[in-house]
Formats: sequence, structure tokens, C-alpha cells
Amino acid sequence: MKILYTDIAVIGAGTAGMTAYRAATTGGKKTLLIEANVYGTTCARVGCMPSKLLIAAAEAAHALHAAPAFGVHPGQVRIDGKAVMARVRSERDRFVGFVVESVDGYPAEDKIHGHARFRSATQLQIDEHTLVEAERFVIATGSTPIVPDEWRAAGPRVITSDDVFYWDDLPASIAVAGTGVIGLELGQALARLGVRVTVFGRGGSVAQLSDPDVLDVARRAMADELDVRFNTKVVRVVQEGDGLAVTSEDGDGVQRTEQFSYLLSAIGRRPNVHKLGLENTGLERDHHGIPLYHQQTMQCGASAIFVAGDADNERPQLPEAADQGRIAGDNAVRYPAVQPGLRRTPLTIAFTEPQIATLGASYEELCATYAGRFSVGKVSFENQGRSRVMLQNKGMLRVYAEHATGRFLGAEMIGPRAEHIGHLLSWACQAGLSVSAMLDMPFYHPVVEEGVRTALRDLAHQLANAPAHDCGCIDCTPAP
Ligand SMILES: Cc1cc2nc3c(=O)[nH]c(=O)nc-3n(C[C@H](O)[C@H](O)[C@H](O)COP(=O)(O)OP(=O)(O)OC[C@H]3O[C@@H](n4cnc5c(N)ncnc54)[C@H](O)[C@@H]3O)c2cc1C
Ligand SMILES: NC(=O)c1ccc[n+]([C@@H]2O[C@H](COP(=O)([O-])OP(=O)(O)OC[C@H]3O[C@@H](n4cnc5c(N)ncnc54)[C@H](O)[C@@H]3O)[C@@H](O)[C@H]2O)c1
Repeated sequence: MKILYTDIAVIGAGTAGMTAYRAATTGGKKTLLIEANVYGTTCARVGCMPSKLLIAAAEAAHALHAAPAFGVHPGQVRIDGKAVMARVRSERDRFVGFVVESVDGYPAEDKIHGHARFRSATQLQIDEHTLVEAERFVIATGSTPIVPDEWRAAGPRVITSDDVFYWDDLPASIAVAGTGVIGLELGQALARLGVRVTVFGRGGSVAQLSDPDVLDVARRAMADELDVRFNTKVVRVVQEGDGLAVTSEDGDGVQRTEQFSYLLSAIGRRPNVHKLGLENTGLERDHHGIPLYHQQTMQCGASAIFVAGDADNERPQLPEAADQGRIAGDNAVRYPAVQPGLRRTPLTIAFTEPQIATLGASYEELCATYAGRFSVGKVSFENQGRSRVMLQNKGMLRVYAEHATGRFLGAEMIGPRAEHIGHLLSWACQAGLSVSAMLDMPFYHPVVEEGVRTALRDLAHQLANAPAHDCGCIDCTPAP
């Protein structure tokens, strides 16, 4: 076996790994980037970009469907599934091309192809061909969609989001298991493109939401348009002809078997920390097998091993993979004199319609750590002026602030323009603004942001006139 010596070895050439590699080489260290699969990143190849391309097509179809309510009649609408998927794939390939071009620019001697596995805290084995001796390591191995074995046994019609973006036509029907971000984004987009879709949620969760009031509105908003069945689990999947028979069971134990072309397993993603030989490193790990690490330095214990991106499962989103990769790469260079890097205010956006955003501390986190010490303000978008003008008057925003100081802590929402409102509020949160300082900011008219002002006014009123928010017994309600 070939033996290579290097300062830093980065495992995984996704967003986190590429950012770590660039930080490490910029820091003047000899660095190897090891990738088991094809280059191009999850985000560009099968994640953020192709999913948003599919959603963009779905929005175009939906705009035509919604037009008659404004007195605009587009006539017969025809969705050409082959053309939809051709654009998704060709634009996706363009984005992937840019990433591959970047990797092509890295010196050939810095890149190794193969599956990396720790043999010790200083040595990796790559497949059966190479041993890498390194002083420092960055684990940036990403995550993999979860598919229960009993579903997988039903054959190739049980798929994950990875498969959708390789279709060359839209299917007739699909069952989606999971009401997380992937299940709802893809389920709604496919339904808008004329596919018969049923989404099964084993509980009542909706994407990343935890606030019970927002969740309640979100469940209704999703069910208004989509066949989404909460508290209904998939209990059996059997191949039948060239499709599947999917049996589900609702909260009353009533079972129902229906036929679909596919079942999309969207029940979460598992960090790729297994089959990595972490047991040979001496690192302390949590019950998922993820090494314990410091959230500001990304360092695993006091070791020379750092972790970044979906692999640590802390905030599995693209901007986080980039931030964490940079911090891990910088600190691998500085090791042992590691430094805290910039971790930003948490922000998540689901590109459903209405969009869903959370930022800062979630309601669930506040109830766990701030119970009785925060206040809540809210607005419904039902009668919000601009939202009604656009016929997008669905949703709710709840905003949170520290009771003693009025400092803004976070928000959860489903509603129009949530991708922009999420940014606006997360910037206020990171800047440490108080609710009164936020209310001093300009608000134009007529804009959806006037709804944000209504929620903040309500929050200011709660801060001044009401006792701090009592979360009640959140343990008494069933888990989503
Ligand atoms: C359908 C979908 C939609 C999404 N939409 C969004 C969105 O809109 N916005 C957003 O912010 N985020 C979104 N995400 C999440 C985002 O894509 C991920 O958080 C991000 O891509 C993770 O980057 P990463 O570098 O951690 O992992 P990856 O890009 O997956 O990179 C990990 C790499 O490590 C390699 N690897 C694994 N194990 C080994 C090993 N042992 N040896 C060598 N190589 C190995 C893998 O082959 C892979 O190339 C979406 C994800 C999905 C699936
Ligand atoms: N817009 C975005 O930023 C975006 C889009 C897509 C994905 N992502 C990232 O990808 C990650 C993974 O997404 P996801 O939707 O797969 O996971 P998720 O964790 O968001 O949701 C999984 C859902 O499946 C349910 N579930 C779990 N086990 C189940 C089972 N056995 N049967 C039925 N339901 C079950 C869970 O209750 C949950 O509602 C997300 O955490 C997110 O960070 C982000």
C-alpha cells in the first residue's frame, strides 16, 4: 500500500470539506482532500439547488392555477414532465459543473479518491490502496438519507431525495414518508406539477417548527393544498406490478392500503460517522457515534481532529457547512492554539408555500432554557394587508424576547416572504437588538413587513403588561 505524509487530511469533498481544504491550504499547510464518491457536493448535485429548481417549476404551475382568483384565465395548462425534469437536470449540471471546476483547480497531488477510515488517531486507510499519515484531520463526511430496511426490501421503487433529481420524467404518483423539510418541499412541488402525492407524517411535525401555535397554523396551511396525513405512519410497503402497495395506519389504528408509483423516504438523514473507524481514534462519542466537539472551534476533545458540516448533525444546512468547514480548516492550521470562529445566529428556511422560517432560539429551546423568562408576540397573516392583496394571506409569526431586558431572542413563522423576514429578524437577533430598537426601524407601506411590526408591537405590549410566558407542560403533549 502507498504511504503518504501530510500536515492536514480533510475527509469529504462536499461544501464543508472544500471550505476546510481552502482554509488549510491558505494557511500554508500541506493538505490532502479525500473523496469516496463523485465531486460536486450534496448541495449542488442532489440537495439545495435541484430541489429549488423543481420548486421553481412548481411555482410557475401554481401561479397559473391561482390566476383565476385574480380574474386572469390562462386557459388549458399542460405540464410537460420531461421538459420540467430536463431543466432541473441541466441547470443542476451547470451548478455541479462550477463546483467540479473548482476541484479541478486543486493540485492533482492534493486529491485522493477512495473511502477513508481511521486506523489510529494519526493514520487513515483509503480503500485498499493508500495509508495517509497526518498531523491533523477534518471530518467533513456529510450525511445519508435514512431508509428503513423493511422499506428498502420492497425494491427500487422505494427512493430518497437523491434519486428524484435523476428522473427524466415526472411519475404518476408518489407516497412521501416524513413531514420534515424534504418531505414537504418535494411533496408540495410534485403535487403542484400534477403528480398524485400523499404525504404521511407519523406525528404532527411540520419542517423545523417547534412553536405549537405556529405548528397548528402550518398543519392547516399544508393540508389545505396537499394530501398530507398527520399522525399516520407507513406500516408496510410491498412491490406490486411496477409500483408499490403502501399500507398506512392512522392514530385510531385504522389501516389503509393504496397504490403509488414510488415511496419517497424523507424521514431524516444520518451523519456519515459510521464505517469511519472512529473507534480507533480514542475520541469520545455521543449515542449517534458523533465525536464530542466544541461548537465554536469544531475541535473534537483536545485532539487534532476537527468535524464540520452535516457530519456533526448540529445544523445540517449549507451555510453552516461552509462556516464550520472554514473554522475547522483554520483551527487545523493553528492547532494546538485553536480559536473560536464566527458562528452565526441560527436561521432555517423551508421553501414550501407558505414558506417556513425559524431563527435565533426556537420556542422549544426557550421553554427548555428560558421558561418563565421570555415573552411572546404574534401576528396572523390572514388579515395582513399586503398578504391579502397577493392572495397569500395564510400563516403566523411568533416572536420571542427576554422578559427582563426586552432583548429579541428569536422567532418561528409560516407565511408569505418568510425567506426575507427570516433574514431580517436573524440580523436583528445577531445584532442583539431590543424589541423597542426594532420598532424604531423603518417600515414601508404596504409590505408584508408591516405584519412583523404588528407582532413586535404585540411583543412590546406583552413585555410591558404581562407576566413572562409560561410554556405549560410541553412534556404533556405528544412528541411531533
Ligand atoms: C434535498 C435536499 C435539499 C436541501 N436544501 C437545502 C437548502 O435549500 N438550503 C440549505 O442551506 N441546505 C439544504 N440542504 C442541506 C445541505 O445540502 C447540506 O447541509 C450540505 O450540503 C452539507 O454539506 P457537507 O459538506 O456537510 O456534506 P456533503 O456535501 O454531503 O459532503 C460530504 C462528502 O463526504 C464524502 N464522504 C463521506 N464519507 C467519506 C469517507 N469515509 N471517505 C471519503 N469521503 C467520504 C461524501 O461522498 C461527500 O461527497 C438540502 C439537503 C437535501 C438533501
Ligand atoms: N430548505 C432547506 O434548508 C432544506 C431543505 C431540505 C433539506 N434540508 C436539510 O436536510 C435535513 C434532512 O431533511 P429531512 O426532511 O429528511 O429530515 P427532517 O429531520 O427535517 O424530517 C424528518 C421527518 O421524518 C419524521 N420521521 C422520522 N422517522 C420516521 C418514520 N419512521 N416514519 C415516518 N416519519 C418519520 C420526523 O418526525 C420528521 O418530521 C434537514 O434537517 C435540513 O437541515 C434543508
